[in-house]
Amino acid sequence: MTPKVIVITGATGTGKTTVQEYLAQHYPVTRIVTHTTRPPRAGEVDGRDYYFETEQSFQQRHYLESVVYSGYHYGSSREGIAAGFKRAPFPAIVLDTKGAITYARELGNQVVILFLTVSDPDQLMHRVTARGDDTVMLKQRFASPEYRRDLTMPLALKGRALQLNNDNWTQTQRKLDELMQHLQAE
Ligand SMILES: Nc1ncnc2c1ncn2[C@@H]1O[C@H](COP(=O)(O)OP(=O)(O)OP(=O)(O)O)[C@@H](O)[C@H]1O
Ligand SMILES: Nc1nc2c(ncn2[C@@H]2O[C@H](COP(=O)(O)O)[C@@H](O)[C@H]2O)c(=O)[nH]1
Repeated sequence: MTPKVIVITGATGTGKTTVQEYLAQHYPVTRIVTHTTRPPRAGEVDGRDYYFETEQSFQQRHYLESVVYSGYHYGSSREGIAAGFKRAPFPAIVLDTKGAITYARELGNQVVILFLTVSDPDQLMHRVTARGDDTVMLKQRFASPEYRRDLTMPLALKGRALQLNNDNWTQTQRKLDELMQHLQAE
């Protein structure tokens, strides 16, 4: 078995966190927690879902990559990856597509990239509304250039990322099971 970072990317609401949680529950996969200046959603816990930062504390950390997404800062560190590898052979991280491109470039064949899609993007608003997100923040997010950008696989990930349609959760689980069997046999 060759240890690898599993990068999960795609537009908001496509199911990145759901996929990460499923993998962590069923396989030797551990979640890499990243940093953000976004305020916590209802039920989110500091240190479990994110390291929630102020604008000032965010700037004091050292990142492998950092981005602005819908007006907030997000960043991940090499230390986070190293700590993930100590816990499990497959640390999994949820990133926007810009971050996924950086990981592909910086970590090469140490990463497997999953690009999640849904067939009908109108479903995404329904999904995140059902998740209980704040409506003002949702409007801002769906109007952001990052949201539109992440609906389509970027050129830099073509031939590099595995595209995974997540219209149907039962089918998605089956595809994830196949992927993990393959990764564990490598
Ligand atoms: N296949 C599916 N069918 C229906 N609902 C789904 C499916 N997969 C995930 N969901 C639901 O959609 C919502 C959004 O999922 P999730 O939080 O995993 O998305 P995300 O890509 O991590 O979003 P964001 O980038 O905004 O954090 C959640 O309520 C989740 O339970
Ligand atoms: N490039 C990075 N993207 C990240 C990081 N942590 C999260 N994300 C992505 O940001 C958006 C918004 O996340 P949300 O939790 O506010 O919905 C989403 O695409 C995440 O995948 C990171 O450290 N770097």
